[in-house]
Amino acid sequence: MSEEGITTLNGTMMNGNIELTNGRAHKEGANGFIHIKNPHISNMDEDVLYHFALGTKSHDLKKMFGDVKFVCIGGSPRRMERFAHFLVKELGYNVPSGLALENITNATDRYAMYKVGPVLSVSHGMGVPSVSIMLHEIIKMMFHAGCTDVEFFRIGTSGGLGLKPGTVVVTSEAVDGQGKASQDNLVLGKVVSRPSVLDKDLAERLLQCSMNDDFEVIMGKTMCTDDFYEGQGRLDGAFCDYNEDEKMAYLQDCHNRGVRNIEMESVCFGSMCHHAGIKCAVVCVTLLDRLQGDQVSTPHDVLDSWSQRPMTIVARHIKNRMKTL
Ligand SMILES: O=P(O)(O)O[C@H]1O[C@H](CO)[C@@H](O)[C@H]1O
Ligand SMILES: O=c1cc[nH]c(=O)[nH]1
Repeated sequence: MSEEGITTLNGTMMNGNIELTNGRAHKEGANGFIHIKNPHISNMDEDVLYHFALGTKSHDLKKMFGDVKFVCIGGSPRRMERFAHFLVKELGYNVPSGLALENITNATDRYAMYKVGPVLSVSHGMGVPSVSIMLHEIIKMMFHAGCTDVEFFRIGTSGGLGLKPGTVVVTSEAVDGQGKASQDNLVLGKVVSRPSVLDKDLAERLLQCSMNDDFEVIMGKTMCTDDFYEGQGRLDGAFCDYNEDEKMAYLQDCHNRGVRNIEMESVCFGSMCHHAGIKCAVVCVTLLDRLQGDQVSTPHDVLDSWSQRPMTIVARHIKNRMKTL
């Protein structure tokens, strides 16, 4: 029996919940460990991470992922593959000639995952349901692998508010469409609300990674919505029951409250990482100024080059951090 409660093989009984920390008892809030707040996991014969086509029996997760210190996620599989290639160059890794970077989850096409040294680059699809499934499985994967002191980053795209398109926003706080910094989830038919908390120090460090670039990096609140069209006050969806004045009043009010960009995963990301004791940050480029319009009409090659900007910032941070590991 420990001070905190009953020490089990994989965790500690705290207030009726087992807080798993991969074999080590810990005090609530202790740094470093991934918290799996689920008493059932330790009783399972095997944990199958279905959407990654990985599992605790079929794969040696510790060997595959035990050294991971940075998890970078973004919506598109192609972007996250590009980020992995970018990291190979930036971190000076060698991919033997003739060999490609392997998509670790290629037995399924739900998500794509690449590993470059201590960095994982993983796609999450669009919206909260998709990112939440991915985060459940990656958090468990990090836990099974025994990873410690892991930082998570969302590298994404967004609509800006009052910013020059192409500007990068490091999120100070993620809020929903009503301005709440918490994620509501229906669990057994009841609303379970968990705070969404991003790491302030990490956000500051990322802001400082801005150098003499040809784009601006600013800090601001990010609004996370459950829909790209009506949820973000667009006038160009298949349906719309409000007029332009009402749309502009809403977006202007968001801007007045400090919101500088709009996307679709940050609140859930901040809530799940915080619940697991993981430091996290959100860095998104803005593709348009929503105070000027709704359609994303910039040519795709330009959008592609802008989508590299958050990668540049996060890669600089990773390089800095790797010097201290
Ligand atoms: O560029 P990603 O990371 O996919 O993020 C943004 O783009 C998608 C909408 O086009 C949403 O998922 C939104 O959050
Ligand atoms: O306007 C935008 C652009 C990218 N992603 C969003 O969610 N909204």
